[in-house]
Amino acid sequence: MNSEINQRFLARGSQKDKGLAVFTSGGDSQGMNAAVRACVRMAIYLGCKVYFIREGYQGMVDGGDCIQEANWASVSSIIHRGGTIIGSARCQDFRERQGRLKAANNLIQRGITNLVVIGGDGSLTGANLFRQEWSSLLDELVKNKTITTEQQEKFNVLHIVGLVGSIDNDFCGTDMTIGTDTALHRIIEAIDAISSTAYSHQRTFIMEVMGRHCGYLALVGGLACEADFIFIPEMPPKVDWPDRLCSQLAQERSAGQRLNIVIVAEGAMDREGHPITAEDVKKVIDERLKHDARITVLGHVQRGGNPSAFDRILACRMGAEATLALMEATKDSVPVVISLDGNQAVRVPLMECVERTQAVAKAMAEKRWADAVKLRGRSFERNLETYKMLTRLKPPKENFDADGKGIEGYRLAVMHIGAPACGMNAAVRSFVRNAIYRGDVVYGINDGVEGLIAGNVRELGWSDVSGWVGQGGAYLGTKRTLPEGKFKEIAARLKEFKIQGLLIIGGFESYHAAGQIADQRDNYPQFCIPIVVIPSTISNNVPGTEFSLGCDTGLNEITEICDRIRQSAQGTKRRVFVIETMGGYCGYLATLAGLAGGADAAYIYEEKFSIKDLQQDVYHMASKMAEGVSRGLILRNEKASENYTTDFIYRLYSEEGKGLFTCRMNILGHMQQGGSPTPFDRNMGTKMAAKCVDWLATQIKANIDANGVVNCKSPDTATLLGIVSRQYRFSPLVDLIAETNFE
Ligand SMILES: Nc1ncnc2c1ncn2[C@@H]1O[C@H](COP(=O)(O)OP(=O)(O)OP(=O)(O)O)[C@@H](O)[C@H]1O
Ligand SMILES: O=P(O)(O)OC[C@H]1O[C@](O)(CO)[C@@H](O)[C@@H]1O
Ligand SMILES: [Mg+2]
Repeated sequence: MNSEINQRFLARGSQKDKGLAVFTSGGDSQGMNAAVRACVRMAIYLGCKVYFIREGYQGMVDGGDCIQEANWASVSSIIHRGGTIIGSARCQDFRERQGRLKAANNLIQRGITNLVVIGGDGSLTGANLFRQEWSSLLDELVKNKTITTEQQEKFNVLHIVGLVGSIDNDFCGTDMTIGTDTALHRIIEAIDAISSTAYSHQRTFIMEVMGRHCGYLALVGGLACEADFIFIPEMPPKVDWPDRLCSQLAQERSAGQRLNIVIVAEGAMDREGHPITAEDVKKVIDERLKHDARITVLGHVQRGGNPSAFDRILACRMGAEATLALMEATKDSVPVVISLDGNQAVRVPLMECVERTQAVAKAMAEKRWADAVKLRGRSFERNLETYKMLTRLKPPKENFDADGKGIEGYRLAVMHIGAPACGMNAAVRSFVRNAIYRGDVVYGINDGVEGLIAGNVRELGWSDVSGWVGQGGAYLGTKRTLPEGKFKEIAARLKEFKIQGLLIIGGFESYHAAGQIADQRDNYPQFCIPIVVIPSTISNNVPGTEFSLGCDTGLNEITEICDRIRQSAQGTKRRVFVIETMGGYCGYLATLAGLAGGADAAYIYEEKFSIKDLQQDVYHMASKMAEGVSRGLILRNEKASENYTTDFIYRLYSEEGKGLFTCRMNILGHMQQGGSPTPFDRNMGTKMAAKCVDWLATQIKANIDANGVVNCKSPDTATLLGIVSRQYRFSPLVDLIAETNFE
């Protein structure tokens, strides 16, 4: 679906004659508040009159106080809150024409002809129907003299734009719905916590997760928590599932695993369409394996709590885009939903998405399982394949000869260079398992370049990497030392272990190191192997990628700390916090954390600022305080400016704010690097490493001679795997290095 709709520039205050309302409908989801805030503020910026409709369609039907005008301050301090402050509901009245007639009248009386609906597929279908019926509803209202013909003429077109708010991620046409990432956070927090008690007692836990008709949460939760078995509605297990389940769990126990995790999606079923419940699974395990099995139903916990940084940012971008789309709509434009395609917010026709979503349900009802998976989208399909591969107990026989040696069987190595970042362990686990699956031998190099020179290298087996996905830091060990001046020793070790392909996972130093090694290929034949870098640093400052592994975790850490810092000022009169983030010369963390935390300003190196800008921001802050805002948040990247330091900014705000607000400063430091990897980082690490195994094998195959000597010389055999313009891309290091300022 690539039906992007062209956008045009809209000036501040240019939409003065327009009325816009926003409402939330269906099951709530975390991030809805951030979306409401963004819609409202963008609309105010453009000059519209903005309304909240409380309690979803019910509020629209009931009118009265349920439809209230909103202002800048009415959406202040809500971005971090779960649920929806304007209420949500399921409404029977709106399903009837009489209800919709009342709703239309309520909107017309307030001059509202632009609606942002934030909800699931049902809410969006209802909105589309309402739009189609609009002119006949107006005819009827004129006929029964509820509205005048002038009103009918003036408000003759209803524009709607949808935002998908649902934790299930069950809506086709968008990669992620608002709330899904947060629900995954809740799921992995719960499973990580359960795993420690399960380990102590050698128990099997059956976790039921939400998703009435969609297995996304179970699937991605399973990937992120190394679940041993999952049940999802799109791909029901074969009739012999009890045998398969028990043999999988039994084999894992006999290989030394002390616990098992099984995830059952709420909507799981067998191939006949009969539900498979957590109880059914427990019964099978109790009877056949005599494990000490327990059930945990996560329930509405998954829909609760503060939204993740991802959901806040997603909702902010989508909310602002929704208002813009409404302002640009003409009487002929089709209603759209704002979707996420890769890393971009795009507009796609609403009904196309609804129809595709309904097609998945139809495919499942008709037992066309493969179609159902395909219709869910490429990312769902890929997640499912990765999941299956990573949870196989043994690599497939066809990849090995009679002696158990891999038929293609290359010798690969993995190491880290630079600071640790969350997601590194997930990447190593996936690399090891994907390679072993193919029949390759994998070496883990401990402690970076120094470890390699010291010969601190060991072969990694399938179970050596069990339990790594959820762990922060870097189990292999990492150091910042670069290879320069040590090429001879490095080449000797690569020769000793006969390494044919190398993966380096780390930040800027990894990229720099890989470039240095590739640059010495003419001098050291051992360096003529394919080399690939997975960028992994919270700073997100590596060229060739829009995201680095670990920066989502870093961003969430900062966002949560900002929430707590701001909360500390509750009850304190007017206070401004100045917070310093990490990021080197890259303003990613400060800017995105600023967006997710609803900050008033973010100072970064890339955007030069002067004392005049700082002064203006202080005055702006003072005027916001005078209008009723009580807390301010200022973020500053650690290297934003040599002289306008965090301390300087803190003192400036303190001095200029005297009598108006108090000021406090916090330097966040290393807590930003740590913690438990987020679902995003766990999955990104897993997927990127799987791609690197494929890439290395392809390069080796293309450059290997009959004696097994690999001779890679061309620039495209030393690369960095990044995410660029919505896609994974291997970029030659030389191209990136040519544009990098190493100072
Ligand atoms: N076909 C329809 N016609 C009119 N209104 C509808 C229709 N479908 C849904 N609605 C309205 O939207 C409301 C919410 O729909 P529904 O209960 O299906 O939730 P949803 O938006 O799909 O969210 P979720 O499934 O994520 O909870 C309904 O209560 C009803 O008021
Ligand atoms: O809150 P309710 O009405 O019980 O709905 C629960 C359902 O809502 C969802 O969270 C979202 O559709 C489903 O995963 C779940 O089955
Ligand atoms: Mg729904």
